[in-house]
Amino acid sequence: NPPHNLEDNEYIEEMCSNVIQDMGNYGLCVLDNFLGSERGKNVLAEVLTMEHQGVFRDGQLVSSKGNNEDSKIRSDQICWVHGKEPNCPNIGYLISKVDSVIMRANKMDKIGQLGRYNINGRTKAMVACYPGLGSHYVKHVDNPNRDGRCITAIYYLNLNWNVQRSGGLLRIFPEGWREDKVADIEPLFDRLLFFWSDRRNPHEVQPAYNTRYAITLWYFD
Ligand SMILES: O=C(O)CNC(=O)c1n[nH]c2ccccc2c1=O
Ligand SMILES: [Fe+2]
Repeated sequence: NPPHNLEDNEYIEEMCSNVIQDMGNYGLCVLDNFLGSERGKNVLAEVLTMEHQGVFRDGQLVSSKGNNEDSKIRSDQICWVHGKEPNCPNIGYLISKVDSVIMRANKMDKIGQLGRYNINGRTKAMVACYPGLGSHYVKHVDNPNRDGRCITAIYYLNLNWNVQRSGGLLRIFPEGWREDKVADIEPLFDRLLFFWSDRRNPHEVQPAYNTRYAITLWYFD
């Protein structure tokens, strides 16, 4: 990769053409080393501080295996961040960079699917923590009923994550792919993922056995 510089327009433009191409071809796009290690670690530090301060709302209760066992575990714990809060400048920086890539790619794309949208807003950032212990998220569609969200953007924060050891794989079942084809996305540190939020992309978070952090933004059309 060229020296990593999100302040450099050329670098952003190159990234945008990747996003346009992959969203057009696959309906999803993975950008690795999005912020660079130092900035990524600053974002992680802010999330760990938030967790330490107990701002995460208790996650939904899910049964740990199938539905027969009555042992319930807490699943995704979340909290919403505007990004302008004084105690999380690095999360704010992340959000502004994801915004600039998405908005730029949306304008640049003249012929592809991304260009057909007019992205004009987004949710606040949802910081999610899966506490391990088999916490997971069942197969679902983020926006099944046209609520206006068109793109899901997820930034992962998990240093040295090993799916064989810790699970927590995101499995997407893209509509239109062959039955046996899925997209397995490891929740790796400093990885940014985009995918269409609607029924084209059912997905699940497989059981995680270590604490698993992610920051999600949903973009509106
Ligand atoms: O973390 C991931 O890799 C994917 N994550 C998801 O698909 C996902 N989707 N929808 C949610 C709604 C509320 C709280 C958490 C979530 C959530 O983690
Ligand atoms: Fe989801």
